[in-house]
Amino acid sequence: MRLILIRHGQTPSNVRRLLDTALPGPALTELGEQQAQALVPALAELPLDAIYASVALRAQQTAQPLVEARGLDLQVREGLREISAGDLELAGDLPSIKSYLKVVYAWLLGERELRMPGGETGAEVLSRFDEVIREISEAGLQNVAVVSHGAMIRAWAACRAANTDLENPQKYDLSNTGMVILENSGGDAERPWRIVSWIGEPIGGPELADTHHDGPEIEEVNAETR
Ligand SMILES: O=C(O)[C@@H](CO)OP(=O)(O)O
Repeated sequence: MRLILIRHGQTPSNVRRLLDTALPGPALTELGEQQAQALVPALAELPLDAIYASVALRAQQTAQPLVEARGLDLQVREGLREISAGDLELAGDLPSIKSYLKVVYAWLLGERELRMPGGETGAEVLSRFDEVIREISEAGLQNVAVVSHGAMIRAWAACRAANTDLENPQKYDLSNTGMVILENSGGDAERPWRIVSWIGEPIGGPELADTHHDGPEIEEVNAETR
């Protein structure tokens, strides 16, 4: 089975670099809509049996052009939503973003019971996403696109793929409409996937990139976090 994880298109909160994780959340910007439209030609060669999106408005809007082009019904699941920022919701200052990422990075290193202040534990986050992936596997689908979120995709892929470098999570950046392709590797029950492609930039092409306005300034934070 092949899993195609796509981060949603740009939102006004990404432009302002805010930790905006509550539901339903913001709509796409004009660039975000272009990024979503661009998924149609960018993925034209890939067969798709189903398209899933998180409950957040931005994820559903991102999936919509692809859903229409493929004549599929959009499958919306709560478990695919972004990692809640909890008490840090709507913060945009560097120390807050650093605190958010520090908790996520601790989960990657095994501290799964650590709780995001006012939010979820790592175990809870992984388990709700796992549940949707299990549903997809059990349905016997072979090629599935899932539109989710920056921190969620980075954390889940890092924890569930066997070929990730958990010591260096900063390597795995994901701009709006960046994409990660994973395949079942069999083997390890904890990390049964293998990343076959990690495209950190918008898959529609470099003209759709706005890397200084695609969310909290992860590069700056990473430099200080590790
Ligand atoms: O930037 C991110 O990683 C998060 C957190 O703010 O959000 P989203 O992917 O939903 O924009």
